[in-house]
Amino acid sequence: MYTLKELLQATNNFNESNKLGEGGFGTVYWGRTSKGVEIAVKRLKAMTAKAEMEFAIEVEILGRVRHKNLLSLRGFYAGGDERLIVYDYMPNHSLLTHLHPHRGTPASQQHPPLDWPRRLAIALGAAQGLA
Ligand SMILES: Nc1ncnc2c1ncn2[C@@H]1O[C@H](COP(=O)(O)OP(=O)(O)OP(=O)(O)O)[C@@H](O)[C@H]1O
Repeated sequence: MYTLKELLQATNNFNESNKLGEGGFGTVYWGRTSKGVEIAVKRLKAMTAKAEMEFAIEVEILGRVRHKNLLSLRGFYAGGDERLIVYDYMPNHSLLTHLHPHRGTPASQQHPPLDWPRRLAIALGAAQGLA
């Protein structure tokens, strides 16, 4: 569990330069806790009923699952209009950037395309995590 103050400090007040990406219902920021742990913090964009539901589902399901092939949830914060989810920081960019290295990917995030045996291993690994 994290306090809002801790997460604001870790992400430098959700600084634009800490932004890792944007998903359907939240913006994800890189941060470092006072203990030196690198984290990714998803901040919900708007407090709609749908976003609140997505938040509850993500916290409930990811909070219960522990598997080496799945992203771990480290904690969350819910207070006022603020909803935050804290994950381990994954340093190697999204899978999408490895599957389609040249499609709309910034030069800083370009990777050599993954070969087919490795794509298959990733798909099987993800399926094992979800099963
Ligand atoms: N734990 C993490 N470590 C590093 N980067 C992350 C992490 N989580 C998310 N990101 C970055 O933030 C982006 C948005 O993540 P998010 O989970 O919000 O969206 P999504 O899963 O792509 O979309 P949706 O929310 O619509 O399912 C990702 O594509 C990735 O680049």
